[in-house]
Amino acid sequence: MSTKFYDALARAGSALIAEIKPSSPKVGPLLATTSVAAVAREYQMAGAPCLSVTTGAWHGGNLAMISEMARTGLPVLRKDFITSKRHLEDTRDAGASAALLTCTLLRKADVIRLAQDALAMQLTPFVEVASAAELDGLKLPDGAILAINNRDIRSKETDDGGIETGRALYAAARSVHDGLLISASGLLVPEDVKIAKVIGFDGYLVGTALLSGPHSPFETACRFIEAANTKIEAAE
Ligand SMILES: O=P(O)(O)OC[C@@H](O)[C@@H](O)c1c[nH]c2ccccc12
Repeated sequence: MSTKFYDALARAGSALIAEIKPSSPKVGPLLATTSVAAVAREYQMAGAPCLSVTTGAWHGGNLAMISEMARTGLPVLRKDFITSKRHLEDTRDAGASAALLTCTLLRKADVIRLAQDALAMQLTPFVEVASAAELDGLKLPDGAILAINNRDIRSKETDDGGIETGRALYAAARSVHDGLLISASGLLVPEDVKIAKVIGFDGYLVGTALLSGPHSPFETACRFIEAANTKIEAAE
């Protein structure tokens, strides 16, 4: 099953999903001196093939941000606690190309049913797991993206991030899923993306780190994309 978000990511040499998160529970407001539309354009100029946005209230987000970002022409992932077909319809109507389904929140049977519903609406299901138990027996439909979340969303992003969950669950994730496999969340520096690439991930989702720190979102995204493009033969 072919969908816009999946295809853009599969085609990209530098598979960075650049996220806008208006506010981080750990760092605080992240868009104080800029706007959603301006940051989306910066990510696009840096060469990101896909965008993501957290639309939940605890990230200071809202649904209207999706269409502001979709105006770039890039496919947009909606990150929120989506638990029903109605939420998927709202996601599609807001202009998104992909929808987050969080295994930490949903039963496996519901994840699979919602992933199929999403595909029927031309939305890419972006299914996130954070533990071996969530992966066990998870058989996603063709066209779904599987992401390993490096953060525990139950601790509301107050952890320090890192790539350890991705490293620990990589082999198990590959054994249950034939499609794209993404390392999501907690990637703090371009070096983390290089490590994720060496582990074998097909793509990387970065939010907070692109919007915090000393450089513009454009410059920071360029650095992460350069890391995503690094040839890794020598490291293997
Ligand atoms: O800012 P980070 O560490 O790069 O992480 C982004 C993102 O994955 C995170 O915000 C997230 C992961 N799962 C979610 C579920 C809902 C909302 C947001 C999320």
